[in-house]
Amino acid sequence: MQSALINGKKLCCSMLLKNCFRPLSAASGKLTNVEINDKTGVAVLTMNRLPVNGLNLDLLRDLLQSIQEIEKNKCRGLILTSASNTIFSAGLDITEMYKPDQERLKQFWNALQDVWLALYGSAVPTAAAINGHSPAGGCLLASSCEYRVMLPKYTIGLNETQLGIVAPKWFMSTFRNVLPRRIAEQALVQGKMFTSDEALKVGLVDELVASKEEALIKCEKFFASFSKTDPIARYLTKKQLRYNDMKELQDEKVQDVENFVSFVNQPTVQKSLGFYLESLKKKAK
Ligand SMILES: CCCCCCCCCC/C=C/CC(=O)SCCNC(=O)CCNC(=O)[C@H](O)C(C)(C)COP(=O)(O)OP(=O)(O)OC[C@H]1O[C@@H](n2cnc3c(N)ncnc32)[C@H](O)[C@@H]1OP(=O)(O)O
Repeated sequence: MQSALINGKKLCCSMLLKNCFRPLSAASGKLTNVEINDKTGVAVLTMNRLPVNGLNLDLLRDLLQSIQEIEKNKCRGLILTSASNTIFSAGLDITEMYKPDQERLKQFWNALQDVWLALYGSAVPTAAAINGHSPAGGCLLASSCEYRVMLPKYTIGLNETQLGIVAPKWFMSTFRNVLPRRIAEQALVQGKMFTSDEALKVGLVDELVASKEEALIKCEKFFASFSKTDPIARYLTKKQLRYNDMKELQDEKVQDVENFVSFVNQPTVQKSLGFYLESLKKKAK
């Protein structure tokens, strides 16, 4: 019965996908794609830097432009997802941090700050359809949304300490906004990657579903739950709740870039990043 119901909705969704989605051309950069469902007003923002949606400067700039366009168009919701079948996002593109060009390194971190501020503070309701692995920066993006739906058998978490990296304060605040403090602290210090089941159990994600289509439907349902809520009151409430986290970064943006640049340039950190990149490449062979 339940699967018949789900199938009914699936059919509905693929019909919607075919008939109602139009691209938001101004927001569709090379590395992201935005489609708006004309019936519901919900925008699907898809990261499309394959194979792993590594967050490099270009993808971050496209993401920011897309989020801003979705806001300008007063969409009813923003669903963040991936064009890959197995990876939501591999997090920050480590090649941006390894033997970096110093000016680009600053722009890179600045772009990440801006994407986080735009997504975490978005006036439009946000949800992530996590259709693949979501380590580190990928987890940051998903956790910045208000609702998360994940597919089974993937992993998600802030694994920075496992890489010898200290996650910045605003990564940690984002996590703490989602998880109970003690669980957040334990996971952050361990650099824990949660399986989909574990993530559901601790509340890092809100629902597990079998397919991306179902994930999109669940995200739409989340937005529909605001149908009787005043949108301005809704946004002001969210803004108040997230205000301190955002203000902290806004006040320290320049210092935060400096901290990042100085951390990344340390010889020991460069060495670790080099080894890590090598290990990823070896694994791929
Ligand atoms: C108090 C001081 C405060 C100072 C503040 C400083 C703070 C610094 C903070 C910096 C924060 C960093 C957060 C991050 O996001 S770091 C990135 C973390 N990401 C990861 O650890 C993920 C690594 N990747 C994987 O685990 C796997 O690749 C995957 C995502 C599970 C996918 O696995 P799959 O088997 O499908 O794919 P492959 O592993 O074969 O990868 C395919 C190719 O992609 C390359 N790759 C993968 N991930 C990255 C990456 N993050 N960056 C760059 N490149 C990546 C991989 O090497 C393969 O490349 P190839 O085809 O050329 O071999």
